[in-house]
Amino acid sequence: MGSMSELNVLLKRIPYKFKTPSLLDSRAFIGGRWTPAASGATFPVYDPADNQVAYKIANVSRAEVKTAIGAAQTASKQYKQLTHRNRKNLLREWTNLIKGNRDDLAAICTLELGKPITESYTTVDYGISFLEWFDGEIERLYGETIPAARGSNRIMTSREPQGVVAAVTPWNSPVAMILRKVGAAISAGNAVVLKPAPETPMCAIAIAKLFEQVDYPEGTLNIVTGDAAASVDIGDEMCHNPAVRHLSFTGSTSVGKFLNTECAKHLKKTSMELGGNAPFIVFEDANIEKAVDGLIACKFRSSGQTCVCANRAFVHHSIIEEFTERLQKTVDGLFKYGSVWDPDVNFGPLYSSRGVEKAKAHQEDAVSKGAKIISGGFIKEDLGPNFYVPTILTGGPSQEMRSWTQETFGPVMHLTPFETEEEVIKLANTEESGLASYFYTEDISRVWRVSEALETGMVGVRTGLVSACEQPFGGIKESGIGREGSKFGVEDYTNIKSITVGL
Ligand SMILES: NC(=O)c1ccc[n+]([C@@H]2O[C@H](COP(=O)([O-])OP(=O)(O)OC[C@H]3O[C@@H](n4cnc5c(N)ncnc54)[C@H](O)[C@@H]3O)[C@@H](O)[C@H]2O)c1
Ligand SMILES: O=CCCC(=O)O
Repeated sequence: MGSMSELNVLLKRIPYKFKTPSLLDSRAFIGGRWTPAASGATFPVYDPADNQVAYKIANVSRAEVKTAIGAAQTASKQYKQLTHRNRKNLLREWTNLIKGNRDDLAAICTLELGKPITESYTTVDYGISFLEWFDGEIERLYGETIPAARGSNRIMTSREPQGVVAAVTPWNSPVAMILRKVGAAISAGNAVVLKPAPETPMCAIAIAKLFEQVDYPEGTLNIVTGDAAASVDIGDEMCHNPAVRHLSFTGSTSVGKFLNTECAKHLKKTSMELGGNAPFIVFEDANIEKAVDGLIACKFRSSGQTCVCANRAFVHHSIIEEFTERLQKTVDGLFKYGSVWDPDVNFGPLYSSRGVEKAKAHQEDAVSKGAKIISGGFIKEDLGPNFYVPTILTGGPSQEMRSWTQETFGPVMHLTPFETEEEVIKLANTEESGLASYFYTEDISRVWRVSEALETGMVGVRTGLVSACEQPFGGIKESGIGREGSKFGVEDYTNIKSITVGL
């Protein structure tokens, strides 16, 4: 772990007493051993509440990633021999440890991501829900029997583990994004080398500390930590090391496209959970009160930092005045700001000054093109440099704004009026991303028509929240390849083998 003095500084800066302080570690986890970087290099993790360095983490090199992949390869051969029931029992033990350490995990999430503590509990519970779901799925990785055209033959299929899965995760929901991906890969019988985001490596480390307590073969889960520059080397090794059979990535579309192209050189399987630009449509027949609540939940949870957050909001011109008024009143009265450790606080800072810069740039761009701020539009400097408040804009040519083509990934939202269903579907589908979309209507035939017309992998109808462990999560177009969660999320980490037997 880091030096005692570094750990003491960390523990003093937060009003929380860890039940298991050993979950805080600065080392990578390779082949079942906790290891500092061979070079001794570290990188800083910042507390988004004040941009101060909270802790320093091992900055590993490519050679260490190679070792981790080798360890995973050895482990995967041993691990795949276990029965599905054995695997399920191991997963259950890990899940129970995570549940038992829920408070500490939520605290780490608040520390490194700046999530208000209540929201951190939600993301930890969301992560746990995936493990519980996979626990049920492990024993349902069924094969099939297929009638053969050549009458004397019989064909059956089975689902086999793929071997070594390399996983790369983002900062925005560090417990859930890791458990949704790593939990599925391990449930399917694979070993994993995980590279967490440089902003949030401590959640990954704590999760591995709990994994270590379960009797998995050494090397079944490896954590390689690195800063932005080291991440490029780590990614390169993951893409080109022949032992890696599947690269599973969650993050931006630009990085996903790059890694997918590298993996294609070796025909490696990839899972790509990429960026969104979700349209949120309120039709003239919608229940306005419910639509306002849905939009707020969709746009402002996690301070607007999820890939499925509404990015472009469309409201029918006949109700936009009433809708906007209600939205503004609700937003202005809903959020409590303050210390992220206060359980009553429900809106936190952005993850870093980079998040603030992007939200600010989108706001300034919209205003320069004629938009008006009707709520928010500023940073609560008294709380810290990253506390951007929920911001709503109206007016101006939406399609010319940066927030039309780019994911804001922050709490800034612009409302666009529309006239007809046909027009709004066209507008919603203009972008190359296709992750989530939402709409509110009370008309049942419109429910089907519009759901089918929207070009996204997920559609929320009369709800602003689609995320759930049982729901296939993922996008189409440039939002990705594959699905996470649900039965498909586990199947993605298996190979189908067909066996033909002659009579
Ligand atoms: N579809 C989904 O399920 C989903 C979920 C969460 C976030 N996201 C998307 O993620 C983005 C925000 O996250 P971000 O800013 O961390 O994204 P990012 O793409 O910058 O980083 C994601 C991860 O990739 C790593 N990375 C960057 N370059 C790399 C390289 N060359 N090789 C290997 N790893 C590399 C980063 O260190 C990080 O761990 C948004 O676009 C958001 O929509 C998508
Ligand atoms: O950021 C994207 C994932 C968050 C979620 O699963 O709801």
